[in-house]
Amino acid sequence: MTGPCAVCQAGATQCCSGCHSVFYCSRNHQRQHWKFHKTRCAPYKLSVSAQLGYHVVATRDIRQGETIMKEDPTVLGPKVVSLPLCLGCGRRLRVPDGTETYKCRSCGWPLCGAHCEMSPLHVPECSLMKERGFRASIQAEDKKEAAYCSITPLRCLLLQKRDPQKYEAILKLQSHLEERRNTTLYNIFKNNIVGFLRNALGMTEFSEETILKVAAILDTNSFEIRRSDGDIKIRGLYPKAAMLSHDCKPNTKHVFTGPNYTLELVSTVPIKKGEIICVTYTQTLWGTLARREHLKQSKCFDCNCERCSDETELGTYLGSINCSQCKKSGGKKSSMIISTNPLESSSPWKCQVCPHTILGRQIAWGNDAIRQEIAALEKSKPQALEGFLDKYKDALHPSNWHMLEVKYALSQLYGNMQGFLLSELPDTLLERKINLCTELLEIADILEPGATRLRGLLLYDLQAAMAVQAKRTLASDKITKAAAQVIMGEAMTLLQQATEILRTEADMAQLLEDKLANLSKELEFD
Ligand SMILES: C[S@@+](CC[C@H](N)C(=O)[O-])C[C@H]1O[C@@H](n2cnc3c(N)ncnc32)[C@H](O)[C@@H]1O
Repeated sequence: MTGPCAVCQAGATQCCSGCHSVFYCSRNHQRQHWKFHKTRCAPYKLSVSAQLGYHVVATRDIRQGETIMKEDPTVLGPKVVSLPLCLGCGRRLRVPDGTETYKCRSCGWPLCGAHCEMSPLHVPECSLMKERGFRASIQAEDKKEAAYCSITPLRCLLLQKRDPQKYEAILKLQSHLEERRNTTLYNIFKNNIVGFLRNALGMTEFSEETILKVAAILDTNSFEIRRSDGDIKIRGLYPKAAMLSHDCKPNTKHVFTGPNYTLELVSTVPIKKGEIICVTYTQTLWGTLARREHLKQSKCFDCNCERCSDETELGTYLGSINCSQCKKSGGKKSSMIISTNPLESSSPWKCQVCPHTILGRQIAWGNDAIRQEIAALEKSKPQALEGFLDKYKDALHPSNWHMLEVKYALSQLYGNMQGFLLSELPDTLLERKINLCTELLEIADILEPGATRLRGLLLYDLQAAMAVQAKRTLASDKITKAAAQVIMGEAMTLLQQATEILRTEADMAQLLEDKLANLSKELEFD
């Protein structure tokens, strides 16, 4: 690799051994530049391989919890299908029945109010719509709306004139347009996005091909952003972070900070020099069949990572079901049915003990049916969730992903919901909460190891339940004060760990600081 020397611009072949992205013609110039470069030297470099394409590799050992990368979005905007949101600030628009939301006076799109008309996010598209004589007629109702699908592609295209460098950088990203072409979604995009931009807005300076390519680039590379102030998600394009490859057991997490949604990539485990720095593009608590199908459809690749290749999913048995034949014949209660080849979705599933075999597509149908059943459950009713677990306890492995989803929901209800607050929970349910959190933590430690949000939330819930249980058992003289203090001390340690993990999560940091102070007080026994 060659590049201009960072000091004198002469052609140079030596580069910084830390980030490999800055060149020097001599050691002298490197030494001279270090004062400036040391705060910018990134612990990673871009690499390329036949399997992953571009990806990111650590150029030195990275500690757990280190910020690896910070990047502002090139483009922010609504997802393909979105609940009504303000195009100025991205906030969810809630419209009480019989009322009308505020509409932008220039273009007619729903906004929070007049102050959002001048938002830098909205002004460029608004000026274009006004100039082309377009006025939106969208009713912001409380349901998902497809009209938003054109906004983020439009914002990308508008960069061609506003910031050509950024526009060119976007067009260089992976699109998978060939694989996406002629899919149902892209036929809909042809009508909706291309139709809106070329026909309604008259943007004929962009070909159908370019518009579809931009839509495909967004689908391949966008990060989903959950706004902390409401139940709405938007998407953002971060060209540097878009180079991160996927792994079903990631070694980083990313958070979005500040009003601009700066992406901050943080290592969740120590990463060794030379290792790939990766994120997950999907849900870590889904089974392999569902994760691989999601990755294939949304990101157009077959994941062959270590976890996907292992029929036991790293010993968690997340996709497994119990063998009904073994159970019938009074055999080992715990014999499991697992995939015979997890990298091939149609391959049969077989009992680890007896010859009982099930077709791959039957397992997939079963998963779909159970997902629908869970979707229809009344999530605020612990009885409904416990009923589900009871119904499937013989058929599904205890850590089957459907069971885990319901167990996680229960762990959040017990102790946090009106009527089930920690102080009101009967002893049996307090114990249940502790067991659920402990079981989920064991799985989290394997599949999402290290300082992840999931682990932080579970630790937080576990310590709170442990502290309450210790106080109760002390009050009823079931344990000594010394024993209670030991448990409270353990709870305190867990809370400190949870605080450390969740400190970077904008919506959790303050809550945790307060709880830490409260628990300190509770530790002072009379
Ligand atoms: C956000 S981009 C990442 C950058 C991309 N590798 C490139 O060369 O531009 C996502 C795409 O990278 C590829 N990719 C990422 N992780 C992968 C993995 N674990 N296995 C195979 N391909 C992967 C897929 O083509 C995917 O659609």
